[in-house]
Amino acid sequence: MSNPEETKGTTTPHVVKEELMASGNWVKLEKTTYMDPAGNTRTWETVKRTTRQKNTEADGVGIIAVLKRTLHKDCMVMVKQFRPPLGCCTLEFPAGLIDEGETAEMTALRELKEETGYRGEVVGVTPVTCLDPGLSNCTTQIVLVNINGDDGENIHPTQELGGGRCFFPYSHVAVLKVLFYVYGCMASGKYAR
Ligand SMILES: Nc1nc(=O)[nH]c2c1ncn2[C@H]1C[C@H](O)[C@@H](COP(=O)(O)OP(=O)(O)O)O1
Repeated sequence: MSNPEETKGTTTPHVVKEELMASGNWVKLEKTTYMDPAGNTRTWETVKRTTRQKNTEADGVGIIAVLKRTLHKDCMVMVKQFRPPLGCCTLEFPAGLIDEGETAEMTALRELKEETGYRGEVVGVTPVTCLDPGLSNCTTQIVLVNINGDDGENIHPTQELGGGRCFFPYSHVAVLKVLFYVYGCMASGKYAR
């Protein structure tokens, strides 16, 4: 039986070869040669992390942590930190790279503790997703975590990191407003290059 792709005169796109262009301690740049759907051989400049662990598809996790306290509105915990690639501080969901032998859930609880001092409980994990597939194969799993803010160890959380990071509990409404603002700007082309 003939391949329906072939009868349309198209090819299943695939990678032909990957050549190292530059490598650092954390990332590398490759020239990816691939066959496009029209059957043309083309190249792409690809960034990869060098730190991805065996037996995991994701490089890291992002953590959506909800702080739950009696007589308080639920809050989302965000981390403010200086990000060298951007040259400025960002407000982010806590995040981090998956270490050897860890699951996404283990990484999420470890990073949340390190970055915010809170001990959480995992309530959900997304499939693996790539946030910038036009640049990189870097992948993330979003882990949903609840924090019992009434628990004694979560009353006065202490970060275990230096590096100029600090965390903030934000109301869901404030976080959603920021997300809607950003998506609104993207949709209106304000951030288009
Ligand atoms: N792209 C990177 N360049 C670096 O020079 N260093 C990097 C990169 N990515 C990660 N790291 C370092 C920084 C930290 O010391 C470790 C662990 O990072 P992690 O805490 O897991 O992730 P972030 O929260 O996003 O910093 O890796």
